[in-house]
Amino acid sequence: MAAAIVFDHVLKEYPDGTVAVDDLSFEVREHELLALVGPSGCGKSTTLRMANRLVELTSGRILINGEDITQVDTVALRRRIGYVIQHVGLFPHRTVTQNVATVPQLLGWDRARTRARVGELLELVGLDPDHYGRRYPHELSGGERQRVGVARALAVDPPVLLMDEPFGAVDPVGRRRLQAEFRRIHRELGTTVVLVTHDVDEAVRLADRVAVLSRGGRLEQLAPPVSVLSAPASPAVADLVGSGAAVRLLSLGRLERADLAADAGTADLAIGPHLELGAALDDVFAAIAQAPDGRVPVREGGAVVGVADADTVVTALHRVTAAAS
Ligand SMILES: Nc1ncnc2c1ncn2[C@@H]1O[C@H](COP(=O)(O)OP(=O)(O)OP(=O)(O)O)[C@@H](O)[C@H]1O
Repeated sequence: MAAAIVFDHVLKEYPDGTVAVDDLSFEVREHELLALVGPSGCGKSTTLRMANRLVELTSGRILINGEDITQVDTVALRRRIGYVIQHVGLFPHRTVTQNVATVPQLLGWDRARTRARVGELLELVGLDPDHYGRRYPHELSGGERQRVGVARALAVDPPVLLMDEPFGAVDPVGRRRLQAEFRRIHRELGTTVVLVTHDVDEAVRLADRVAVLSRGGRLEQLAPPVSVLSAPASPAVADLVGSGAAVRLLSLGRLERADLAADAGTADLAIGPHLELGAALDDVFAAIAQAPDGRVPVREGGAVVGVADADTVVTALHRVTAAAS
């Protein structure tokens, strides 16, 4: 189950006169993971929080599956929308199991169904229910707490999941791992996800499409990650993706046969490190940087099909960016 979300000429003016979001219109497609990125104060959190009515919009409309959210009871609305924030807000005096069971219990699920669901969710986020279920939040690492937060938000299989800097408090290594796992979970469940982050790397790694906002909640660009990196629609987007854009593109592109050097040369193809067709371009880059002669054999299904060198990476980058523009 998933839902599309439509922001239709949405405006938010806070009581002090701050216009956080001005005339914002865009659609989050069913099943997609859309990242909202932009500089601090540009209105990302406000936009997200309007979708579950933690912030009430001033004018315009937000539709979830065609239904105007102002016409839905807020309690019922929030039960259908998972919400994960940076400091995850677990109940400190409730165990992991009890935290994850919060909404099922509110909905009156029986014990057996709740227990089964909690076990399934903890497995999904990579926590062994027998090991972690009876622990309290203070007995967990930051990354484990975030996992519990994700499990809790997914408890009743909400059609929409809103995430505000969900991995922000986790150290860089743990963060990478959580991102990768969350990507897998998203593929598995197909929930519509809106993710707020100020981290462009996180956005391009996780999102199907990236929405770049500038101050006042203005939409600068809404496009797949490769397009945002290789063809920024405005100076504000170029500024945000910055000089690291090419490096970020490397993590998105994959090695294809057409990228390989035409002449396999005299490299000893049988031994030593090699790459597979389809490898991520940043892995290709790392491999050729480490090879003494800057050339690495590439295999497909066990057979060597060519050699990757520095030109390979440049060719591949051009191909990836050309395809996106
Ligand atoms: N309750 C409030 N009252 C008045 N102004 C507010 C309120 N909440 C947010 N703002 C202002 O609205 C603007 C957008 O804030 P918002 O938190 O949505 O931005 P953000 O992009 O999520 O920022 P950050 O990345 O720093 O969290 C900012 O100028 C902020 O100061």
